[in-house]
Amino acid sequence: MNTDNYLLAQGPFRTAREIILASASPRRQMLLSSLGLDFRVVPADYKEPPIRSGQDPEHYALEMSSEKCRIIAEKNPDSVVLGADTIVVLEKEVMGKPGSREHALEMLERLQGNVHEVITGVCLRCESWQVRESFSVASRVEMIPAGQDILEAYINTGEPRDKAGAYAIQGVGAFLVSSVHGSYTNVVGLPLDRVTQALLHIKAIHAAGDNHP
Ligand SMILES: Cc1cn([C@H]2C[C@H](O)[C@@H](COP(=O)(O)OP(=O)(O)OP(=O)(O)O)O2)c(=O)[nH]c1=O
Repeated sequence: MNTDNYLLAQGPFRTAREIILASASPRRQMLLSSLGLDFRVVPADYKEPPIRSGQDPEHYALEMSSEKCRIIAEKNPDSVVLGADTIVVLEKEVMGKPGSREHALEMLERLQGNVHEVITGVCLRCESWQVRESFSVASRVEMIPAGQDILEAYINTGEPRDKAGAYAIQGVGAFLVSSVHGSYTNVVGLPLDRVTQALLHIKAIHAAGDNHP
């Protein structure tokens, strides 16, 4: 453990209640761990419905994160539950995870040589503390024009399969990204700057721990 992690492990972001990450995403687990937090992973069994016609993408990401959070928070009323949802948005069209190789290629062909937004909706809830915080963060990502052969070779790595927009900025897919404007961790799946602010806010309100239910 390096000095920075040691200092974080002392717990500036810890709350008096257990934290549950309501997500199966290994990226979110890795990002939350980097804050020196102890938490339990309890993914919400929730099949995300497609966006409703006319619904704003940001509202959609917020709604999905709130649903994942609600399902776990209602079963664990004394825990601080964190749910999140990451989507890729190109010209108002939402891209979730690709359903097939062909779908991944279709997404990447549209994203290459263009600028898109990555939006993550985040929800934090503690039922018995009556805490509910929700926010969304948008980052702009610019991709190089890569060409079909290269995109197909990238899809062969298997990486795009479980990623919104069919790429991972933190993995092999980094070569596709020419610039990011805004939070990098937001693109990976959890905007750590805003998440830590929210945890500190919850901690400040409940500074005396369980004496203030
Ligand atoms: C754009 C992008 C997305 N992603 C990932 C983050 C998310 O795990 C995934 C988007 O899917 P989500 O539905 O947000 O999350 P998930 O299904 O992985 O997990 P859960 O619903 O249980 O919380 O895409 C990357 O890892 N890197 C990237 O560059």
